[in-house]
Amino acid sequence: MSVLDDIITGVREDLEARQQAVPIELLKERAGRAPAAKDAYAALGGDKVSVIAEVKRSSPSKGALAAIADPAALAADYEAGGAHVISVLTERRRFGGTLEDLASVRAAVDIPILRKDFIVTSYQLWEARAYGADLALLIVAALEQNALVSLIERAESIGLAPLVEVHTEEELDRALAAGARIIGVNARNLKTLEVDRDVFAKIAPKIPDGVIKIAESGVRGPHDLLAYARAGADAVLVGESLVTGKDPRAAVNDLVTAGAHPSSRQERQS
Ligand SMILES: O=C(O)c1ccccc1NCC(=O)[C@H](O)[C@H](O)COP(=O)(O)O
Repeated sequence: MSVLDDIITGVREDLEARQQAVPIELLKERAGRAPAAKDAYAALGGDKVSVIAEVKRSSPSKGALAAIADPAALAADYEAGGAHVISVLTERRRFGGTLEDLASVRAAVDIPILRKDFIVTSYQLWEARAYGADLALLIVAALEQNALVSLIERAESIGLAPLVEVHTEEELDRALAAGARIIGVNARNLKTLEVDRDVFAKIAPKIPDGVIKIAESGVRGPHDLLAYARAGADAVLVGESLVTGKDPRAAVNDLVTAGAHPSSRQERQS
């Protein structure tokens, strides 16, 4: 069984328990009371290279990364450093995240928030909206095509921007056929956990103009952001290097500054 299959088996077990405990009608009511969704497309578009800063306690590849007792405080630091979007990992077993993390981050920041999880049902999309997310991750490798299409449609219908993640050209074809307008190319192969930063440069030229291109994983600092910018990234998603560094606010600010510099814009256009 691949790491991804193993994660999804656990996700489905946890999901079953939540579905027993909280009927979807309650989630829908809570979603109706949540603040209006923020404009993720505006946050990720424009001339600069946007920075998505992730709240990540642990991972299957590295184990424990950072204790993060107060995810809201970390997210507020990211926002103060200039982050354009916050990503909150809500998967419990392998990443140590919770929906409460999402709610507390929502209460602490004004920028859009991504629910980063292994979403396989529309129930999880309602959870995302109910707990304050503005975007939801959909991983092509985890979904049959019919499910991918219907989750993209459902996300959009409830005000969530779907960030559709791919790792291969075949997955990109499926994402585009399903109507994805924000595509994340993950340098990490979720089946082997190997990180290959060159994957973005191979896949990005095949993503049509007008679709937002996000480079996910493996960003250690501004030099990696600039390399992804050269390959056409509109945004980078960064977790490990921020949560393990000494000063997350300064580290985000260094990335944001590099992403706003005219050289990064020229590199993206050349
Ligand atoms: O991070 C992992 O080990 C991992 C393993 C299996 C599935 C997903 C995984 N990570 C999710 C992510 O894609 C990253 O958290 C995100 O792109 C940030 O990556 P990084 O900056 O390398 O922490």
